[in-house]
Amino acid sequence: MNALAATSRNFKQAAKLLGLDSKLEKSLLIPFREIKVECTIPKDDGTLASYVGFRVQHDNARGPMKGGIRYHHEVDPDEVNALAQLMTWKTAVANIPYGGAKGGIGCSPGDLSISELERLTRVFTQKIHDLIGIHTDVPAPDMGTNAQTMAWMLDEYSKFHGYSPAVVTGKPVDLGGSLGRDAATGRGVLFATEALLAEHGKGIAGQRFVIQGFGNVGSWAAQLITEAGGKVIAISDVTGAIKNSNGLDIPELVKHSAEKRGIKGFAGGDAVDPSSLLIEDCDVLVPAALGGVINKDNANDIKAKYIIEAANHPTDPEADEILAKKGVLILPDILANSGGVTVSYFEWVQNIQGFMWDEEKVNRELRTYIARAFRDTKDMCRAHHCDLRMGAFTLGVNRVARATVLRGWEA
Ligand SMILES: NC(=O)C1=CN([C@@H]2O[C@H](COP(=O)(O)OP(=O)(O)OC[C@H]3O[C@@H](n4cnc5c(N)ncnc54)[C@H](O)[C@@H]3O)[C@@H](O)[C@H]2O)C=CC1
Ligand SMILES: O=C(O)CCC(=O)C(=O)O
Repeated sequence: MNALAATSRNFKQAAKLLGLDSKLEKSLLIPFREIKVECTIPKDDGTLASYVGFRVQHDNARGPMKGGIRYHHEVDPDEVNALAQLMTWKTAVANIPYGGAKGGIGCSPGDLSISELERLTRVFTQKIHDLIGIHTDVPAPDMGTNAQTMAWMLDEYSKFHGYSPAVVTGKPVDLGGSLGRDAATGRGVLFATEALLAEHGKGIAGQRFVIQGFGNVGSWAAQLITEAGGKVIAISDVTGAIKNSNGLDIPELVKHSAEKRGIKGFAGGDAVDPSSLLIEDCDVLVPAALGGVINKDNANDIKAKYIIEAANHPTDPEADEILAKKGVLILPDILANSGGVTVSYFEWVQNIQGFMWDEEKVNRELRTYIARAFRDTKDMCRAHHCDLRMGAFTLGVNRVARATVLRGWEA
């Protein structure tokens, strides 16, 4: 199922549970603004290459719109739209004063040189600089982008508007980035997993984890889970998949992946078929790469008891239904991966205040925010007799609906 159809279906189900007025429901679903821009750059060999960039600003009822910028060959308007909508509900679940947005450029970042990536990022920023800003829309990294991408965006934006570090988050620490932001999404995944397992009388220690994706989110999640005593037994990335039933040596895998630009060829495990990774026998499955990977074709074969959605929209609604019947518990993306945007909020606050926090404070506050979001979600599950996804959706949608009604529509 297309990402937008799936996300909108979840939203509509939540709106129904909340008994939202149908006109309000419609207004919450329609994006505030959709931007599509042409980005042409000279390549290193002098030839021209054209790309299409998107920024969808979904909702700003609770504050400036917030969300990452993705560089991936499959970026398309519907997907960006869905991801922007998810950001609106995610920032509300985290209870941080933001709305939702997402951006992306349809490109293969691995095929571009550093200078080509810099030119592409600068052209994209030139095209959207009037529509983003500290109090309007604050981008951050997502798949295929990183702190360096944010540094180029900040620099390009500042040419038009003066030096403005708070216009992007996930920046390098040298430019006002927050300590702890790089690891934040993975750390949030750890805290959220701990909260879920604790409800079932379990801890991270001794659980067997399988992780799809070994980029920013997957690699940090793997490191922190290992430090907490969990056993990561299989991992995949775009280059392949590896397995070691005794537990993979994650610090060694991090080194290997940095040197070889992927996990392929790692000597500390056996190569396995990447297409069977999600159905490996394990306790906890952590999709941390692409959307739509858990679907009606593989849901029946999944053996994990818990799925922690570190990626955005990894599970199709049809798979949700199949997994619910099997008794698999799913911690939804808008809660499980909210650690990234939560520490982005801390970064923005630090930039605006001109006062930097130490890493221990960032991590402590993050734990508090994730624990609160989990408790609030569980309260909604009890109130509406629903699963964790609908608990999180009703929580987020209700907060945005309340803000919208309070602000009113008078011209
Ligand atoms: N970076 C962040 O702070 C946040 C990211 N997310 C989500 O987490 C997911 C991962 O994002 P990042 O780690 O930032 O991206 P990244 O670009 O750092 O890493 C992506 C990883 O996915 C792997 N991958 C790509 N295609 C794959 C495939 N077909 N099979 C297996 N692995 C594949 C890549 O090899 C890489 O290891 C995305 O869904 C993103 O939207 C969610 C919240 C915040
Ligand atoms: O850190 C942020 O502002 C956004 C991160 C993001 O894109 C996400 O949570 O999906």
